[in-house]
Amino acid sequence: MSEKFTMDADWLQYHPAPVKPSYCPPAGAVDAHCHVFGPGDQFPYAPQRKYTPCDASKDQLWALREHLGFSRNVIVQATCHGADNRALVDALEHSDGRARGVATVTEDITEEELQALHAAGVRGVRFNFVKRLVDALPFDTLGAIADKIKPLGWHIVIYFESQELPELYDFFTSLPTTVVVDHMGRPDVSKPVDGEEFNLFVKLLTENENFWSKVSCPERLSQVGPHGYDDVVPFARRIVETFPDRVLWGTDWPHPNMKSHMPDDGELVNMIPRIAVTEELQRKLLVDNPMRLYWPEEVDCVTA
Ligand SMILES: O=C(O)c1cc(C(=O)O)oc(=O)c1
Repeated sequence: MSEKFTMDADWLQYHPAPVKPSYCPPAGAVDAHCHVFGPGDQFPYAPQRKYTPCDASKDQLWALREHLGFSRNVIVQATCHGADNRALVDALEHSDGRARGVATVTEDITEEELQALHAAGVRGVRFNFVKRLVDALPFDTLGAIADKIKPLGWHIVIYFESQELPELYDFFTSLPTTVVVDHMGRPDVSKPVDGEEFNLFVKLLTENENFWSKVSCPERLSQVGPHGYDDVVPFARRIVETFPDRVLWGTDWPHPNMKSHMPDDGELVNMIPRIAVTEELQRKLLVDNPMRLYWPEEVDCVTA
């Protein structure tokens, strides 16, 4: 008898019919931040989860990818599945090599478990510091995980809120791998784009060449939404233009924990030319950078 899961009463489902974007991504574009949820009767949600989502399957993710004009996905383990990566691995194994993954692991993961994840297409682990999502692990536990995954060439994806950056800064810069920040470290976009808070984030990437940032999730950050997200544009533009070779973009489908509104994924794609204002910046953001990080074996060194 499979466990029954009840979606949270206030859960907003992903947009049922996103528009066809007017912006046409370059060939080979990668949605570098998205998730799969369950289905819960096949891939149970974690007992320690802090939310119960709707199901959101790999087949729906592939359909969205085609609809938006993208070619590949990087699927990030969602916190509702904890360190049970079965739904992620299932999606990767049914992606015809067009999806890579970022897993969540515990300190006691074995070498053969890591090798199996690598074989499935996992290329990184996620450290989450957002208190409403997880009970963060101690730094020495995370450091032990970092040491375990470094030999595989994996990177670490970190998700934190900007007000936490001062206290997390030294731990972050101690990490021994490439580090990718989710959603620009969630800046408070009501503050100046050249103010102290965002300047600390820019300093993190300026002083640490191994740090990358996703310029995703304007819908989570904007205080003028739910359309246009104009207040987020200067922040994303600053990161794209300052670190053009170390940025990634993603839909964040199926948009966990959105409460104010549900974004139209097609409109999120239409925002790309507003934050990456030249074709070259768009190609780096959507193709060159994610390919170098997730499919390095396919990158022709001459053109890199
Ligand atoms: O802000 C969030 O609620 C959120 C949650 C998750 C997750 O639960 O994995 O991932 C994200 O990228 C964003």
